[in-house]
Amino acid sequence: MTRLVLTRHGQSQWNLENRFTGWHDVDLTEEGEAQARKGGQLMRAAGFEPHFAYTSLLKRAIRTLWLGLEELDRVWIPVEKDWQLNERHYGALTGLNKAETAARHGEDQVLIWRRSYDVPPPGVPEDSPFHPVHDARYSHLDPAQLPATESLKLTLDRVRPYWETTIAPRLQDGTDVLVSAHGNSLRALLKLLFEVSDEAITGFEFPTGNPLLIELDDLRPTRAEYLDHSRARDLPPCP
Ligand SMILES: O=C(O)[C@@H](CO)OP(=O)(O)O
Repeated sequence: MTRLVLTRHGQSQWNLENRFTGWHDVDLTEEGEAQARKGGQLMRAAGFEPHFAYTSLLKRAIRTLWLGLEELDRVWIPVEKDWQLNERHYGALTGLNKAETAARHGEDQVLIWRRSYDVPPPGVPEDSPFHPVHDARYSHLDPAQLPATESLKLTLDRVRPYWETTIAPRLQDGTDVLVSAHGNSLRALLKLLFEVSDEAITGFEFPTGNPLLIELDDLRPTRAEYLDHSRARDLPPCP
């Protein structure tokens, strides 16, 4: 049996302000830092001892990982950061307030942009500061790879190869792994691991800073549990 923890970053400043965030590199709030530390304490209480960690290139996930590893007293483990674990890119909605956008475009349209499986929001123009082509952290990538917007499906299209080539082989070696990422990149991993349908997957929400501990038998989930029971959400059945 190997153990995998998926943790969404703690509350961010734009979670608090109810703004579409995506690839914007916003930091944790004090509440988000407290959630991340508590997540680390809960992992420790569960006896989780990861030997490898993965995160995105965004500081809310990176700092959530650091705070969790501090509580686990395992800041020494190797950490790999990759853009493929980033939040889904929110395109032209990035930075807008979610309630104001619903008032302007209608609740139904905003629900489609937020929770449809394969309808991306309008793209961000290339001259916008929110286009990743202007961001040094992506300068090693072919600009053609950089999204101007993403649906959950497009997010899964870049999460899947990272899972298959990088994270899954580590678990198959018997290594316990911690992944600190984002609502939609983790939804993509949940879909892959639990074989959730396109229709059902958008109904699952990761609470901020609440580690999801998954026990695996040869990559097949046999048990899953949010460690902060008071903020747990529904999970798909084990396949
Ligand atoms: O704004 C975002 O980037 C995400 C996660 O906070 O929002 P949503 O809940 O719409 O997927």
